[in-house]
Amino acid sequence: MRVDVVSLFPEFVAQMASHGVVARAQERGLLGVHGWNPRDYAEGNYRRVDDRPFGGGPGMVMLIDPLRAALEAARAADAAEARVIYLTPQGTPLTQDKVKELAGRSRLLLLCGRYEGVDERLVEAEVDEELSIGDYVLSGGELAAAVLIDAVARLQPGALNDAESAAQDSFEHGLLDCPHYTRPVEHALGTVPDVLLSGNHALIDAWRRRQALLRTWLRRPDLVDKAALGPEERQWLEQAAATSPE
Ligand SMILES: Nc1nonc1C(=O)NCC1CCCCC1
Repeated sequence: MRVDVVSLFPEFVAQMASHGVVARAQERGLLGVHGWNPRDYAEGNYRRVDDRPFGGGPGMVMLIDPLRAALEAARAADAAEARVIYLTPQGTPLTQDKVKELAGRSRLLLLCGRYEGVDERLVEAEVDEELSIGDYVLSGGELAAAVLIDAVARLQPGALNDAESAAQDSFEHGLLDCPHYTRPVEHALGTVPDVLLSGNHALIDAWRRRQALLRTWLRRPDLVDKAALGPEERQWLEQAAATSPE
């Protein structure tokens, strides 16, 4: 998978891509991350990339032409067609299902805005979809791009080792993760649930699944409705709800 990122701070994205799973995916040839700075395509002595908003108001808006030229340069760098994504609070909320869809594509082109945003005419002409990582405002789209890059990198076949892919699995069914424990068994902060020391992996898997279900039900009931629960799991939740102190 190739990911091109148009950003005034391409070194930001390159830096995040030089650590951990994303770096390993690149070393394994599973992923390539490339930065493009619109300032390199800006005209004039000051190489302007922004200007004042029509209609007045605070802040600046990113100019069309430097962004458009950077997008075109990124597109031209590879023959494969790219899905152009603008990271913005106005976008569709990013979910694991969307991450899975995007991880299956051969190319993504991520547009990172700064200041007050990007001239709407550029968005309408060049952007395939707008995505949001959450209902809050960052100072630029780069952190959101980094989140998306990390999430799709993990899903590239061969990117994760067995332990990491186990962590991935716990979210595959749309549930929150179960609790995790490691040495020592006895600690001032408490002990480890016996089942995890039993060596009975059928019991351990069942316990982990129930813990994930319980946590999801307690913390994110909205996810329970969407999760593909089996009849046994739905029955278990109903029992848990019936005995819940609330
Ligand atoms: N939240 C978000 N999810 O995705 N992106 C987000 C963001 O807060 N981005 C910063 C804004 C800043 C002004 C220009 C456009 C991007």
